[in-house]
Amino acid sequence: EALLDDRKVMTKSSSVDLVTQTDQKVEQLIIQSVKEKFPTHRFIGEESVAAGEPCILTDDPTWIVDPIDGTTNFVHAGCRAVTWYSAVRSLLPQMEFGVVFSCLEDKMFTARRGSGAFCNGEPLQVSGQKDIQRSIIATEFGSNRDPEVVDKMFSSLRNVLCIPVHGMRGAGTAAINMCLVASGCVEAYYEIGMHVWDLAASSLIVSEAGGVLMDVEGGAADLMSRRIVAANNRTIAERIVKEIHPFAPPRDDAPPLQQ
Ligand SMILES: O=P([O-])([O-])O[C@@H]1[C@@H](O)[C@H](O)[C@@H](O)[C@H](O)[C@@H]1O
Ligand SMILES: [Mg+2]
Ligand SMILES: [Mg+2]
Repeated sequence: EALLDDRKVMTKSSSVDLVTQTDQKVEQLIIQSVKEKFPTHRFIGEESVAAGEPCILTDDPTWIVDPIDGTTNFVHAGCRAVTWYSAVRSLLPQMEFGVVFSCLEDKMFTARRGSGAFCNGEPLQVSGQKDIQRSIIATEFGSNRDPEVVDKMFSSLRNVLCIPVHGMRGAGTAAINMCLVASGCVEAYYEIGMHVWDLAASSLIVSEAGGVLMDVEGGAADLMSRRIVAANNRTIAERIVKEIHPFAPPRDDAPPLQQ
């Protein structure tokens, strides 16, 4: 219904960072329904953070919610994903489960720590490809149009493409790009600039499907750092790291700037 109806587009951090009433309604729907069952649990929701709520993980069980991942697709009539997940603290081994729903394809991606990753109940496995020259790599350009940042993104894109790889792709949603890695459809996905709610659910789905997560400079992945390489294996991830022009956007858990 919303795909046909909701065309009132608002903006957040920039004129290309879009939000609709459906983003806000879906986030409230998820938070309210979880709260009814688990009144003491905490939430980090994309639209709640945009409205001034803190983006901090504590020791309490926390649900990280991206109500629509791929709002730009949605606004242009192709909603790709609704993603949400539960974590206990920020470290990957402490994530409990992740759920990504690709509504137009009717695909429900799920993972529970230590129990594997699934799409509509079928087990997922990353690609077995070890040769990056026989790989497809996914990435996105996010919503930062600062020419210096765009130059860095283009330099990384050029370097990765010229390895050479078979191709580059972008689904318009970080969550689905990561699920494509988990499904073995692409070998890797990298991006700088997305947020913890874009990655949370799908990072567990990737690791439970046998993939690896890494920072763009090669260290451990940090979901609050707004940088990620998700790959089918370490060889491919480390090769991509060599080609990325790194930069560091403000962290998701950085204290708000003083007025
Ligand atoms: O805003 P939204 O549609 O939930 O999420 C978007 C992502 O999934 C997209 O792939 C990424 O490039 C953007 O930076 C943004 O975070
Ligand atoms: Mg998102
Ligand atoms: Mg969103």
